[in-house]
Amino acid sequence: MPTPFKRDVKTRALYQEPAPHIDKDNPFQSMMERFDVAAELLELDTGLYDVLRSPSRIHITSIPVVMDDGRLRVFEGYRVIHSEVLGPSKGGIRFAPDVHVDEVKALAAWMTWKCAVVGVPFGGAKGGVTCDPSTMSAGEVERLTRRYTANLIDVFGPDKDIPAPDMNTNEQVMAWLLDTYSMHARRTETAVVTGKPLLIGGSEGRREATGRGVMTTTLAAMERLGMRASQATVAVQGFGNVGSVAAKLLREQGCKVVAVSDVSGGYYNADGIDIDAAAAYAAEHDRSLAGFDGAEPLTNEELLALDVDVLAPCAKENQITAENAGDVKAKIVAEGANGPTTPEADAILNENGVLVIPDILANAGGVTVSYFEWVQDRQGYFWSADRVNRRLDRMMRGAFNRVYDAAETYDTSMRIGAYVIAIEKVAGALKMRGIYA
Ligand SMILES: NC(=O)C1=CN([C@@H]2O[C@H](COP(=O)(O)OP(=O)(O)OC[C@H]3O[C@@H](n4cnc5c(N)ncnc54)[C@H](OP(=O)(O)O)[C@@H]3O)[C@@H](O)[C@H]2O)C=CC1
Ligand SMILES: O=C(O)CCC(=O)C(=O)O
Repeated sequence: MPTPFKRDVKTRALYQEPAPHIDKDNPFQSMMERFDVAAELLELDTGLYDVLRSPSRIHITSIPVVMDDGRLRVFEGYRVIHSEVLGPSKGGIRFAPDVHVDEVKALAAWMTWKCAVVGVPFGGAKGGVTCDPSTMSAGEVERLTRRYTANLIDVFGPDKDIPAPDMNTNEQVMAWLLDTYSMHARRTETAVVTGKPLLIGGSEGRREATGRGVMTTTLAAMERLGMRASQATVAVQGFGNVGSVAAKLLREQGCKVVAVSDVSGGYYNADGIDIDAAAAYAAEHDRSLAGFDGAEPLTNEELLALDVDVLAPCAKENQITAENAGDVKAKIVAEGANGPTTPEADAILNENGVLVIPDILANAGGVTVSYFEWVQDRQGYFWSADRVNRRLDRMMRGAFNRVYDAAETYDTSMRIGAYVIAIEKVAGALKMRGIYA
C-alpha cells in the first residue's frame, strides 16, 4: 500500500512579522496556517499573499425579530465576502449559537479555495447568524431569515453574491431568502440562491451533493490505497445533510457503516448500521438520533477512535485535535465538514500515515451542484438527476486526481496540495486581471 504524503510542516514564517499567535480554536488562524505552508511552497509574492489572506468585505448586521411571545430580540448576522476574483462570491449561511466573525471569515476563505480546487467560476463567501434555531419556532426562523436578507439586499444578487444552505439551514430557509430578495427586486430571481426546493428552481441532486462528493472522493482514495469498498468499514460523525447522505451512499457502494453520531452522541453496530432506518428515525424525532435502538451508544470521542478504514467527520470544526488525533485508527479521513481537523492534528495524522481528503476537496460536491443549479436557473432549462450526478462525479474525480498529483509533486499532504492548486489559480487570476495596475 503506498504511503500517504508526509511532509506538511511549516518551517518558517516568510510572510508575517512577527509570526502571528495561533489560537488553535480560531478557524481563521487554522485556515491561515495551511495557507502559509502552501504560499511558501509556491514562493508567493508577499503583496499577493496580503491580498489573498484578507477578506474583501465583512458585513455585520443587527437583526431585530419579534418572537412568538411578543418580545423583541436582536440577533447578530454576518456575510463575509472573501474573494470575487474568479466570479461572483458563493457560500452557505449557517444558523448556530457559536457563530462568530472569525469563523465566518475562515468559512468564506475556504469557499474561495474550494471553488478554485473543483473549478467552478465563483469566488468565496459565507454567512451566519448567531442564534439557536433548535429553540425557535418556524415563524421566528422565517422572520429572522427575511430580515437578514433584507438587511443584506445590496450584497446578494445572482451576479454578485449567491448564498446556499449550511449548518441548520435548509431548502425552506433558501426559499424564504429567494422570496424576500424577489420582493425587493420586483421580479422572481431564482438564481440569487442555491439549495432551494425543486419547485422554485432548485436542482436535482443538490440536497445529496455534498455527501455524494464525500462518497466519490472516498472511493477515489480507496482506489489509490488499494482498498475495496466491499471490505471497508466506515464511521461518520454528524448525521445532518452531509453525514447522513455520505453514510447512505457509502453503504450503497458496499462499505459497512459501523458508527454514526449527532449531538446526542454516537451509535455503533459492528454488523453495520441500517442507515435508512437511522435516517427515518431522525426524521421522526426532530432530526435527532437520541433513542435510536439499532445500535449501541458510544461517545463522539470514541467514534473518532474506532478501528475503521474510513472516518468521515461531517459535523463541525475542530473535532480532530492534538489531543485525539493520535487515537485515530482510520486509514482515510474524509472531511465532509469544514475545518474538522486542527493544524496540530494534521501533523499527527500525516506522521501516522493517514490519508486526509481535505474539506476543500471532500465537501466541494455541494458547491459544484450549486453551480449547476445557478446555470440551470439562468438558462431556464433543468437537467435530470442522472446528468447532475454524472457531471458531479466527473468533476469530483478530476479534482481528486489533480490534488493527489499536486501532493505528490510538492511532496506534501493532500490538504496542502489542494491549497497549492487553489492559491495558484486565484493568484494567477489576480495577476491577469491587473490587480497591480
Ligand atoms: N450542507 C452543505 O451542502 C455543506 C455543508 N458543509 C459542512 O458540513 C458540516 C455539516 O453541515 P450540514 O450537514 O449541512 O449541517 P446539518 O445542520 O444538516 O447537520 C449537522 C450535523 O452535525 C451534528 N453535530 C453538531 N455538532 C456535533 C458534535 N459536536 N458532535 C457530533 N455531531 C454534531 C448535528 O447534530 P444535531 O442535529 O443533533 O444538532 C447534525 O447531525 C458543516 O461543517 C458544514 O459547513 C460543507 C459543504 C456543504
Ligand atoms: O453550495 C454552496 O454554494 C456552498 C455550500 C457551502 O457553504 C460549503 O461548501 O461550505
